[in-house]
Amino acid sequence: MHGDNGETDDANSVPAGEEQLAFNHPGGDSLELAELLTGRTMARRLPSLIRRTFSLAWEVDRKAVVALLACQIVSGVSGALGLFATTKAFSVLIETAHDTSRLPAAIPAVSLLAGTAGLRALLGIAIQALSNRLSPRICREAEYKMLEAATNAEQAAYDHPGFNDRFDAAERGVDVSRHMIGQSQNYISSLATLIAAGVVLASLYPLLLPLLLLAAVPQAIASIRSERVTYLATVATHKDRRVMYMLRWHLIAKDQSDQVRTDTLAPYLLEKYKASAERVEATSNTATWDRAKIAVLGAAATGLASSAVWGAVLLLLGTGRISAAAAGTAVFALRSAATGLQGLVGYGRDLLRTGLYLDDWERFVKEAAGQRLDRGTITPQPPQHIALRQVTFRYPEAAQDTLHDVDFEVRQGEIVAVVGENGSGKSTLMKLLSGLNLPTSGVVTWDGISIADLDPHAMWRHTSVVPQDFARWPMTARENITLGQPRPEGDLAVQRAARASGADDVIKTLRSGLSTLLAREWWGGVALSPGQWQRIAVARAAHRDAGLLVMDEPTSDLDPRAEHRIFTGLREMAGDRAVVLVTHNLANTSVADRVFVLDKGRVVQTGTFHELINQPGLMQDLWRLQQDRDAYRTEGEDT
Ligand SMILES: Nc1ncnc2c1ncn2[C@@H]1O[C@H](COP(=O)(O)OP(=O)(O)OP(=O)(O)O)[C@@H](O)[C@H]1O
Repeated sequence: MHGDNGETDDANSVPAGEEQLAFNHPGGDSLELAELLTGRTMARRLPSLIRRTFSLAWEVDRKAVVALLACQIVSGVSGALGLFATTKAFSVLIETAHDTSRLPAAIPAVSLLAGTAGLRALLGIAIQALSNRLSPRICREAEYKMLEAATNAEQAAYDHPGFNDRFDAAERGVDVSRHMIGQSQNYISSLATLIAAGVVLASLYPLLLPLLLLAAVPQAIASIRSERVTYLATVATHKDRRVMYMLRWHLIAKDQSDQVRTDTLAPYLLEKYKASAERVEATSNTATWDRAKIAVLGAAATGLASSAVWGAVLLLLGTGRISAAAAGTAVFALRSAATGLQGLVGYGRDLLRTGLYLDDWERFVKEAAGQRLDRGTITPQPPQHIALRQVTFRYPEAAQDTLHDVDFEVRQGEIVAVVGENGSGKSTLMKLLSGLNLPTSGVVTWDGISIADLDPHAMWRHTSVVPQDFARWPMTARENITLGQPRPEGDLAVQRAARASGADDVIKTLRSGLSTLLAREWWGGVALSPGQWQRIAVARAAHRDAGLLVMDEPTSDLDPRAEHRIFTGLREMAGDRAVVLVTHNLANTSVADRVFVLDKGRVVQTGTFHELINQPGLMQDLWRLQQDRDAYRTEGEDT
């Protein structure tokens, strides 16, 4: 298909060598599990899955678990008693077919039957209520653990291609965790029904028991195979489903909605979406057919096996090995056993599927996809001296180092600026200074202690960062500045920070001042312009009582007046902090005590602004280029 104007390339025709979006599935390990989706593994895994379900439930509500187990045991026993009572009543009825005077003999059995049926109905309601109480709590607990693991992962985790996929897989685990209790409980009650029926059959004629189990085999195999086909299809379509998810987001997200329209991009993106959707559909269709074939074969085999069982009952009756009453009882028990078996296989399969996703969740919770923060425990004081010594850094999976042998330092009360061309490694250096990333080699120290030995959370309490892409929290203006961590002076501190960044002018115009919600898209709050947001972000950093202040392009969206205000007030805002500043507007670096010039990941110059613009080198080159534009402008004004 082509776009409206006929000029859009077909998304399916990819030029040779063109890189394509590819996502790693959460580990070959899930695929391995699919390979292990066999009857034997199922039998081995199910008990441990049920144990796991109850231990998760135990963590959230012990009383409910005890009550649930008690109800299940009583329900199972009464189910078995009910079956015995049914068969007893049944045999009395058959034996007394021509002698009604013996009917009263059936009264105890019938009473027991009615009693157990009533009790089971009541217990069923109690079990349902307890499950409904437990399920959402299990799900919430699972989600809490997953979020806790995610926020305790290294920031670098997001640069590992597998991390997001593993997080997605864990989310699916959270989602299915709500079904665990129901599935476990249905599985257990099916097992109880089957055991009761098995005991009755074995007491009538022991050979019927293995025959019954034999009849169950084809159905079990078919169910497991069918589940395997489904799971493998899910794995096979994972990449395309992720691409579709991502494209859907790009097509409808507000941030790009203007460009999707003005760039007439929608047909091209939709074409890519369609190409992925078609591949998913093709795989799903194949899987549907495979499942249908398996179902037909399974049903035929089950039919044959059931005929053999019924034939055996008739044979036993015909040869006088069992009485008519026993045959009637056997028929009843067989029906009951069939229901139990069906449940056992069906719920067992559901539970196993849930278990596969739960494994993904558990792996993520245990190790945050191998990225759990695992650093030292030293609690630092506000840093007086931060240094990088011979630091080299390479992003995970990157082909080359981003920083090479960098030496850098900043002291309390100093303002240090970092400049360099795009991609020279300035933001990367900021991430190392603030401990978001650890160096690949070399060392970053806070007062002589390697940041790898510091408790990361304690360290970040002394860190204040304005990143290039700062967050716009859907909260009030006050919360956006305090970040839920107000200083003892309360709003006075907020207003002071707002004055330093120029955010006070923004707040003045807001309908409820600091209490205005800044989240128009979501909660009917107010929308700010990018520059107004940036003033709030700088106020946030000024407000934070942190020894290290890192500002990465803090004035990129600001008008000249606002930018001027921030840089002239920077020394005052800095107070006794160590300040590191990244900026492309080189004139702004005149406020700094020292300037570091980065080129392709190396520090190529250091000195004051005036020293650097007056000596040959990259800084002077960049400065001249900037002045060149100013000269053009001045020339334009003169003419
Ligand atoms: N998450 C990442 N994973 C892999 N490589 C990255 C990542 N972030 C940055 N890089 C690479 O590191 C290099 C330096 O990026 P960095 O963002 O530090 O540059 P910068 O100097 O801040 O650039 P700019 O002036 O454009 O902000 C770039 O070549 C970039 O491709």
